[in-house]
Amino acid sequence: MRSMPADTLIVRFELLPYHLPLRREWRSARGAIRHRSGWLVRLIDARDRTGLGDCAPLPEAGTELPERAGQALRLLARALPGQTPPQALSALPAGPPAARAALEAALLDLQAQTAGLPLRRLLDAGAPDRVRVNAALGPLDAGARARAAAAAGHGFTVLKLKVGLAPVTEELAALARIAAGLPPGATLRLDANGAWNEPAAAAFIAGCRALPVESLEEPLRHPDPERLARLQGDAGFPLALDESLAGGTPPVPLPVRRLVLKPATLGGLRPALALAAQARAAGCECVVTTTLESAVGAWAAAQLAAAVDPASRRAHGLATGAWFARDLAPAPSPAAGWLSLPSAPGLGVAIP
Ligand SMILES: O=C(O)CCC(=O)c1ccccc1C(=O)O
Ligand SMILES: [Mg+2]
Repeated sequence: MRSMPADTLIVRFELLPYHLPLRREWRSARGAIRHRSGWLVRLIDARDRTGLGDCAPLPEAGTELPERAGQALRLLARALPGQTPPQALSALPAGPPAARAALEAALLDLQAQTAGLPLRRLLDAGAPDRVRVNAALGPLDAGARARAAAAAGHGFTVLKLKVGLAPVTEELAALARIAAGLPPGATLRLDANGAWNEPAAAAFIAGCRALPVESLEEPLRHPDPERLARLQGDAGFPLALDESLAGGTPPVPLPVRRLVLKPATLGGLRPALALAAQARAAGCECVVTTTLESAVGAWAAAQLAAAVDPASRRAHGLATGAWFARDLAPAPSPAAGWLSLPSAPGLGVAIP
């Protein structure tokens, strides 16, 4: 039965701080992290339904600082009781991106539950029930070859590795050894997280010619559009913008063939979906991932991924649950490179 508006009023909110250790250090050209901290946002409506959102700021990935996120969460959440989710969503101010994304996700979770729809179908009526994902293999270190071979053996065809952590020639040699151990069809998604100047990036890209590279994220320390466009012209695979999309409007025309969309740096699922539509109109492809978030943030991004690319032509990120020593809820757990999404209304995740 359709709920009356009074049933859907938000009656209270909770901001629950959390601290989750990682199993192993997460290393990239922007530094290393050993844990993720943030707030679980819980909105409760008059029928006792719960909407969940995750706010885990990671400034080096393009979010606000934690102190700023905490302030914004408290301020923005205070305005929600007494409103319905659609009212609150249309009045949600800009605010810092990770805090805004968490509140928006919790509101969308409630709205989708009220509508009786999985969250992805609120975003796109044709969103499918599964998405392709990459294997998140961490840095190109001594163990990377074994991790890549194991992931390929488990059916992942896109293997993501962090590069830009050692000299270009060493990394190219390591990638060639990894590629030699992969089955046909397995590809490498590489992420330099802004490690290089233009000559180093050009040398790396030239050295990738004989390798099965699927894409390369954020090659440049100073990602100005002209340099990126030159590099993209010489690359036989998509270059991608990721953290350099945070906090601004994307360059027009887009200098690369791909965008990596993260709700926490773009201010939420709907801003990310709008950017995806804009990119698609310009002939640019999109993949969705997180800033290494708890299961709550990862499931929200997974719902977005289904809406962004209904045909699931490209693998998304999202499969980072195994990096966490513990989590707030069961994390997305892919099989053979595919992630099945919950059929339950809303976000589809509950906190035990
Ligand atoms: O996309 C994935 O598979 C893992 C997520 C990831 O790489 C990431 C995690 C935290 C911060 C930045 C990034 C990134 O893509 O640059
Ligand atoms: Mg990236």
